[in-house]
Amino acid sequence: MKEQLRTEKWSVYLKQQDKRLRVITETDLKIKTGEIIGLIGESGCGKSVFWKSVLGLQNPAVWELEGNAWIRGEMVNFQNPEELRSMRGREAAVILQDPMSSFDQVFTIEQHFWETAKAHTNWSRKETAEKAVELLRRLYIREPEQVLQMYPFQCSGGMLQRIMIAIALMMEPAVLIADEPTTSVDVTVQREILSMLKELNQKQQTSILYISHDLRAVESISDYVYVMYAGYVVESFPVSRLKEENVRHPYTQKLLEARPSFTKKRLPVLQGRPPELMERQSGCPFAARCPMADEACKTFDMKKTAISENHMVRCRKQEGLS
Ligand SMILES: Nc1ncnc2c1ncn2[C@@H]1O[C@H](COP(=O)(O)OP(=O)(O)OP(=O)(O)O)[C@@H](O)[C@H]1O
Repeated sequence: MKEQLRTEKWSVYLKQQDKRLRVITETDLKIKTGEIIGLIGESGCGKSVFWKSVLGLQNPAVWELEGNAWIRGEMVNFQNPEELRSMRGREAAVILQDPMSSFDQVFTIEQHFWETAKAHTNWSRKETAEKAVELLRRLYIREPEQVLQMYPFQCSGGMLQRIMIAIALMMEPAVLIADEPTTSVDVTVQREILSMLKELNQKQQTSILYISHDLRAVESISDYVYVMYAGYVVESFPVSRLKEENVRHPYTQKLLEARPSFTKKRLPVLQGRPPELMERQSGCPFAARCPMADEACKTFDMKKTAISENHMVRCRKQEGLS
């Protein structure tokens, strides 16, 4: 299977006055054609910084990048803003959970499709409208010709979600990135997006990066899972291994324990919070919250241990146990 997106030793730093704060550390991630990758972690662990940095969306005066990224096998050139902009429009599409904020209320839906097409293709307005109709139909929007003439405020939230995905898919991007904010997560909308993404993936082999703080959502949709904590991928594995007896990092175990289920009367709460950027020190960033941690964890260099060919963990207690 072809790789649609890959990062290797991907690190991101935030420059603040005289400080250089590390936000993401040496992330190796890949998404193959037709795969759904789940990226999970608590708020502030670096999920959004990760995808924004890979798409070159951050101001280079403030953010520093290290490592390499490839999209459809081509190394991304972060030194060339023009190339970056065109790569972004063609190859990566981002959908956010609040569709209203992605639309300009004074433009019709057709104008939204046209703005995207104009920026990245030489299609005529008529051609664009034809493609839009086809895409809307694929996403089960009834009477797409009429919908194109509507304004965003005339559409329901569910419809706007589908329209946003249709616009995102117009350029046949290498990856669709779905970033779910931690606030205002509406369960019904979440469920609708999940089933829509799954369907797109199954019918059209769309590769998806699904980002969430909700383990159940990630479990229900992903083929492979990356668990992020304080900017590190602390564990990654095929979703079939997402069981208490299989996962190896204490943080993943805690996330699993805190997952709601019908059989649990009381949910164990994950005590404490991840360290802020300024509070991060050397050693394992989870040590302060980890029931298994000892002194040596505070100086652990976070190197990876391979549990199996496709299961990786960064935990000192797992070294030599694989
Ligand atoms: N523009 C910024 N300026 C300063 N710090 C930032 C900025 N953007 C992100 N950060 C910091 O970088 C870290 C990672 O943030 P990020 O938004 O990637 O987290 P996240 O995992 O996506 O969280 P959430 O689930 O809440 O969206 C956090 O500590 C955050 O405070």
